[in-house]
Amino acid sequence: MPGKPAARYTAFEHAIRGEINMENNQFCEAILNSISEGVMTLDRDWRIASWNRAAEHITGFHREEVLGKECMTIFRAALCREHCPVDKALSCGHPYHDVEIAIHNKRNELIHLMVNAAPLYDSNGQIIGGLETFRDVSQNYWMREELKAQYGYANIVGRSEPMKIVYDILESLLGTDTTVLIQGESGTGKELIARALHFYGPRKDRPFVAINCSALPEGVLETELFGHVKGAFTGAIRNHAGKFELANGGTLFLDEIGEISPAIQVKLLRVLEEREFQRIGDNRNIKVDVRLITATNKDLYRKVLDSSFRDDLYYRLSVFPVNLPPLRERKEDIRLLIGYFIRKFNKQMGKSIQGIADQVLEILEAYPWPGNVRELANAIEHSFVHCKGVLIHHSDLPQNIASAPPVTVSRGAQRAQGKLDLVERELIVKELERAHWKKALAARRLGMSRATLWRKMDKYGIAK
Ligand SMILES: Nc1ncnc2c1ncn2[C@@H]1O[C@H](COP(=O)(O)OP(=O)(O)OP(=O)(O)O)[C@@H](O)[C@H]1O
Repeated sequence: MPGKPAARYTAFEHAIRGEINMENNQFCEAILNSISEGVMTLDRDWRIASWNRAAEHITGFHREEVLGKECMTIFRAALCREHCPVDKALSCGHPYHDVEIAIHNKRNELIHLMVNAAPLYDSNGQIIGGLETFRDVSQNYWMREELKAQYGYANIVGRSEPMKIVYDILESLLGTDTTVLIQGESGTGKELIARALHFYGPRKDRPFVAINCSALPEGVLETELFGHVKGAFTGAIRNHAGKFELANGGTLFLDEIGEISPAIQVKLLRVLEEREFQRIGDNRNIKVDVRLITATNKDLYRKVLDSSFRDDLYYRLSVFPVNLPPLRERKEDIRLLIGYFIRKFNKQMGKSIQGIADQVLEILEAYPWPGNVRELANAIEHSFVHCKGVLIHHSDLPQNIASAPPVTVSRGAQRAQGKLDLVERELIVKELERAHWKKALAARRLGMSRATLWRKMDKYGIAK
């Protein structure tokens, strides 16, 4: 075990060595018992030498029950044997910070602790034990779990081929800090994906801040994003932190990014390039560390082509594009989504609806869903309100859906499809050229898997 320069004895060292009795040392005891963190010291045999009041409160174990006992028998944590934080601190010779562990309290309930550990040295630099401080973070833990349950991958419903491509892309993005552009029609789940990327990413414990760029007039949006100082304009009666500041350390999700004005595009580009900005009315730079996820239901590249969106900003934002398929292109997911929403609304409304009549499923599968998953969720919610039995029937559906003619592909639609194919071919060729015919890179930029790119190149007869 590495030695350390001789140092004066700490109260803990004295306590561990039995040179002072912690109970009689009122000074030490008062400090230890006044703090809200649990504090425990261990001797070299991993026996508990001291245990403060917060430790009693957090674990439910009274000090008399634990003093002299091996800490493992008290904590009963899964990682006690192989990943003990004190052991790690002792082996590396310096403090070990912020390890989250799950232990059992006296009532045998699992609780989550954030632990710091440090070695304790005597005046000769020899390790004489360890110190562990801990606080109960169970509430944060369960909140995070709840958020995951609400937004996690488990709740992105869909098993169709187009969704499998989306999952492939998400998988490769997990744990990264990349700037992502999510493209898809309204209601396809862009915000759901953005939240999943955040809550499964390295910033999961930091804020996720979302703002819809099309919902606010330019001036208000600018203030909302960058904040302002008092007196910056009439009505600016106090300093105001913008979303960039609020999201510092976390993720900022900008929905409908295609709607931002040229002036805000310039400001955004600057934050992306220099990681700093100024509040409106101020000339001081504020540094921020924010992951940007943007979304659009417009064809942003087309906006670049018609010069309404800066190309330099587009390339910065679309480092990693994710394209969400409209619901009409993944009809096999409709049944799954209906089941998901029925379970969700049963829980929310305290009902016990079992499903939908077969005829209703046919109607829902034939409907074109211009509002995508959001429209489907609303339709099921509407049906819940009207449904008096255990099955949703035709009469329970919203009128516009119940009476919608099934979609058939008209000549006009076929012609439109032909035009769309041409546009898609042109886009693919452009990206392939931009990527110097590196297909993996081009596929990534296009937001599709390599297999899909191969298939499309084959379909459109594209070759180098
Ligand atoms: N694959 C999915 N699985 C489960 N729920 C989904 C899915 N996609 C979307 N939803 C639900 O549909 C609703 C709309 O999703 P979301 O707000 O993420 O869409 P959006 O594409 O961001 O819409 P907009 O462009 O209008 O902002 C939400 O309630 C969301 O939970």
